[in-house]
Amino acid sequence: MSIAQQPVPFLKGHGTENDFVILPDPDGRLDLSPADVARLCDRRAGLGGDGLLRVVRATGEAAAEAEWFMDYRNADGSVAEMCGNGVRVFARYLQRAGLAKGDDLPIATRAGVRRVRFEDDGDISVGMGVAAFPSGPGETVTVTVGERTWPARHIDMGNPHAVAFVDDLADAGRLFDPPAVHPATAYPRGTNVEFVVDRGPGRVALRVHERGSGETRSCGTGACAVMVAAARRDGRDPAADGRSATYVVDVPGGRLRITEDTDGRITMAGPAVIVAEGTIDHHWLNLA
Ligand SMILES: N[C@@H](CCC[C@H](N)C(=O)O)C(=O)O
Repeated sequence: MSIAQQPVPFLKGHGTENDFVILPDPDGRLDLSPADVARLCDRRAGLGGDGLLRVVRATGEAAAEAEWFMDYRNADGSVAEMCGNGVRVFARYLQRAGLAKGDDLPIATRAGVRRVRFEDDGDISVGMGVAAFPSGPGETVTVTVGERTWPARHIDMGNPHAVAFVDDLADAGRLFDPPAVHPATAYPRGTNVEFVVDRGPGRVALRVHERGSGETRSCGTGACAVMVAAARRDGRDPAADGRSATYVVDVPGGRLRITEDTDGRITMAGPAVIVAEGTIDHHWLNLA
């Protein structure tokens, strides 16, 4: 961390209980090392969070499309391309700070620009882009926890996912360690793993083990990957059959509504809440 001379402002927020430390840094003065991020996200010695959102002005090509860049980091300090719950919380912060102009807002991320919309019901929706199938549309990988192995779909939502349908969410066990994925070469930078059960037509529930954060209460990109995996399993492909598909995805921390349109574009809607605002003791920050 570059040396802070005075208390550093922060906020804390969550989207379906996927929780984040938010650091407003409009002029890009904070130089956060992975160790700094891990200390801030530590639930005992720091502020606590599944990840960190640094709010900084977009630069370079992205600045032509979006004023703000979501610098997302996982709780262990690693960098990730995209965070679906995080981008809604990021947007909520901008709205609350008076930095969001209008109801529709582009936000730059490492996976490209995502458009968020402030909905009348209080939720925030976000255009999540198109799902990719890096191992091929029909190909599966496998996910192993302990003695159990399941086939899984390899889906990329800007960040990597392995989606496994299971009989019971408890089958995934305690998920203290990252599930093993085979072939590991399919995921050179690691992966997020989702375990999914059916909850009725157009409705599924998940548990997730997030790369760099462990088991969390929700994952927005993961919920989108799950929606696509469920739709394909159910014989639905909106780009091919000309009808959009909507699924409700129950996560341990709430509910997300996800639609895949006939052009393959995915929109996710859900809550985003700011719960606290304060300052970080700069002496503590500078101890790193
Ligand atoms: N919780 C996020 C995903 C955060 C990044 C992920 N852990 C990764 O490393 O790809 C979401 O809501 O999408």
